[in-house]
Amino acid sequence: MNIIIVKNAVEGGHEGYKLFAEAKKNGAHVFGLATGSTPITTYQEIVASDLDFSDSISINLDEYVGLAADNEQSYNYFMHKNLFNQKPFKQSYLPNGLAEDLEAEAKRYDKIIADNPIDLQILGIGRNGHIGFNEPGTPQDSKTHRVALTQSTIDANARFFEHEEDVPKEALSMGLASIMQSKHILLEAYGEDKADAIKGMIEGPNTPDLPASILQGHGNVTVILDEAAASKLTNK
Ligand SMILES: N[C@@H]1[C@@H](O)[C@H](O)[C@@H](COP(=O)(O)O)O[C@@H]1O
Repeated sequence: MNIIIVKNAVEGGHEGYKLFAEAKKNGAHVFGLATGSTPITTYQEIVASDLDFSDSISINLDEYVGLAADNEQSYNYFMHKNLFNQKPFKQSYLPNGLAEDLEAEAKRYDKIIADNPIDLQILGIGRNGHIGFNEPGTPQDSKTHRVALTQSTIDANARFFEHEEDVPKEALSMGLASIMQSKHILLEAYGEDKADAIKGMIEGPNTPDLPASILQGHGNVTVILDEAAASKLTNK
């Protein structure tokens, strides 16, 4: 893994933006996108830049089950607010968390990923090492699937909701195998509460117990960390 340590999320956002710009220059056409607070500084730099995605495709990692696209807490809403409204893509895909048949929706999403191989995938990481919504224990050969969120993820997400009972308990997520198919993966992490997950991801064993550790088996991963997220690494 290529590890870049920066001072803060703003600097990290700039480094992340540079990877998007370089990928575009090299002909990348399909971008895998993530939500959460982590990628926001990268999206801000992209929005402020002259990069043009009107010929590109985006495929998001995940979506909550049960939230409509116009619900302010949905990932669909997040993506429009933080990126798509300012930088429209030719086509943007997100899982439909309102689909009546979630298994069929997962299959539909896998076909979209298979038809549009992802050139650059941006990721954040959960405190328990999840990527997308692939919680600990998720099989490493998983494709898009329905997920029961762990209590720690529900608690972490509660900060975005007015009432705790409004936090969705389920999601649809791209699987670990789908993420591993991306040609280049960029994972960003900021803050001390990510330090344990980052240590496990980079220095621990490759194990389903810490989903992000699967990235050790990918040949083209860039990790952008601030000093706090990197603070538990033995070998900097
Ligand atoms: N499904 C998302 C992940 O894609 C994200 O990486 C994680 C961390 O969020 P944050 O970046 O806000 O710490 O939150 C959610 O679980």
